[in-house]
Amino acid sequence: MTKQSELQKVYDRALEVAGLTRAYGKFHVLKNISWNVDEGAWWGIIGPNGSGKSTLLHLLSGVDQPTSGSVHIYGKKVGSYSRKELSQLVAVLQQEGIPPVGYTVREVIEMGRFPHQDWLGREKGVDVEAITDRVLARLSLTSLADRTLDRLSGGQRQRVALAKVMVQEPQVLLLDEPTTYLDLRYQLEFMELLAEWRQETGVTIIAVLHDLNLAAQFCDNLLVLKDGMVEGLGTSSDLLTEDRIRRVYGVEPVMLPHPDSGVPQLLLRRSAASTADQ
Ligand SMILES: Nc1ncnc2c1ncn2[C@@H]1O[C@H](COP(=O)(O)OP(=O)(O)OP(=O)(O)O)[C@@H](O)[C@H]1O
Repeated sequence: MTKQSELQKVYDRALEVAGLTRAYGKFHVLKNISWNVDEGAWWGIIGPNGSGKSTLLHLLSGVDQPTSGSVHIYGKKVGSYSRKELSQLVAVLQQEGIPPVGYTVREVIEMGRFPHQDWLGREKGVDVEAITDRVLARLSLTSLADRTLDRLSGGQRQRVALAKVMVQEPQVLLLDEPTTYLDLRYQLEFMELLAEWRQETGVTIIAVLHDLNLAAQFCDNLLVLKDGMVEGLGTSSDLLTEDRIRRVYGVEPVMLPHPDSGVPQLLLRRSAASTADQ
């Protein structure tokens, strides 16, 4: 990180999740999740619709509280951080990034510094304009700096959301299906930008991803959720097997090694009935 915190020097575990359960009434959405995330790692959370991925992310970010079990971030229970402390440490990027509000790109990106500022919007020794200019240039947003968000495409808005998070300089970044609304080129570009940023800063990334091929190419490790339980923890090569995909997603896959890296990539077989029709 550009700014190494005292916490980081003591803990090389960014997150520790122990016996985490979340129930709504009698319905247990997450059941006894235990999982550790080393500092600087990039984890993907994968699993079918309704398996509990977003719920898990909400518990990690502290916006929701567990029914039992705990989440520690850098050795301290997530609920015991103040809001400000937590937002200095953890950033969250949602599926739709930022809604198309009437603020300009520059204004929105500068808001990324709020967690570090006092109530008058001041921050000692930090030139917010210069940081923002750097990030604007880095994400090819300079020419759009004075445009309001309601006049950007979805892909551009997602880049602004990433820029805001970069300016925030968190130590942990949580992403919930960040590439859902992006076309192929922007999906890849978004993931590459994250990869570069992690390389430079050592930020820990936890991303809910539906695209298993992207997950296999970018994440060091995967957590597979099924029916609110951990179905597997490990590398894509260990976890993305035909048998597991069939069991977890109920589809008939073909797994092939990526020709560049060898990581597993997925093709789907149509059901026997539909191919027989042709
Ligand atoms: N506030 C709530 N009250 C009751 N049930 C809820 C609530 N929030 C989520 N659930 C249920 O918890 C389960 C897990 O939801 P969650 O959104 O975490 O799944 P997900 O894996 O992120 O799904 P998706 O891939 O569709 O986004 C679902 O069955 C959902 O209906």
